[in-house]
Amino acid sequence: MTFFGRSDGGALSDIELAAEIADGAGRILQAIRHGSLLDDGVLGDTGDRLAQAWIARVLRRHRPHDAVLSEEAPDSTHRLTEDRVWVIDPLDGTRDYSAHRPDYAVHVALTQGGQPVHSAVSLPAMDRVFRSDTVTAPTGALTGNLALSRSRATPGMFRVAEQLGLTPVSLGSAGVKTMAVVTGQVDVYLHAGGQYEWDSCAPVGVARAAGLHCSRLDGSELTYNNPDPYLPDLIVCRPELAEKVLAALA
Ligand SMILES: Nc1ncnc2c1ncn2[C@@H]1O[C@H](COP(=O)(O)O)[C@@H](OP(=O)(O)O)[C@H]1O
Ligand SMILES: [Mg+2]
Repeated sequence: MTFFGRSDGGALSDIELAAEIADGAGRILQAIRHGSLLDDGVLGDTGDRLAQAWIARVLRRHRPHDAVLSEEAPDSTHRLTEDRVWVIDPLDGTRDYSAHRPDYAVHVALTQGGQPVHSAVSLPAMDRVFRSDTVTAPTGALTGNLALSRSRATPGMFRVAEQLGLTPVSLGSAGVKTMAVVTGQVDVYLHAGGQYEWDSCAPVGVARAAGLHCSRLDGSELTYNNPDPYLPDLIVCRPELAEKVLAALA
């Protein structure tokens, strides 16, 4: 297969492409928010559509034979018989993006066999791109903080935080919350009540590469490229806390 696109004439590897896409889409999203010319739903919708259009074109050019599952594109059963499937969220944290908040992300993962193998998450407002090939484990002391959805945390998740003696921190975007565990700003991210594969795939790919525990709330494995992409709950936490968190959720 021929890959195009690096200025030195070389082929982009899968992880380089994932990181370039996450970074590039993030720059587009930042530019769309330029000068507060757009707001609210119109801003979110514009961001979703333009980031999706650019990512789709880039993937078609650089990986024309790979399948794609994206929040913002029509789904097809074609991906179910493919091994290489990109799982994309062009704009995670749309509500927060629309409110001109910094907590939004772009998720780009290449899955094989239903698991993310190369993943990149950009946090455009923070000018950061996390990659599964370069991410490192959090090293600092535990903070006592637990990240929850800013707008959709369930009462049960607040109860679990209290039971664990952790302070809830409300943030937008699954990618932002997962990267907060990666950077050691919080110890745990919990989500219940609804999410889709694109919300967690690339963040989990990066978090696993950083040595973090990632699973469903019942401790079972997260799998991707399923016929129904609904994947409603998630734990990402420091590995030393996994047993305690799972026990609190049992
Ligand atoms: N109950 C629910 N049902 C479906 N999707 C949900 C959900 N709660 C959160 N999500 C999705 O998970 C992502 C992170 O949410 P949150 O910021 O609340 O943590 C958002 O993705 P999008 O912004 O890509 O739609 C949001 O739509
Ligand atoms: Mg999302």
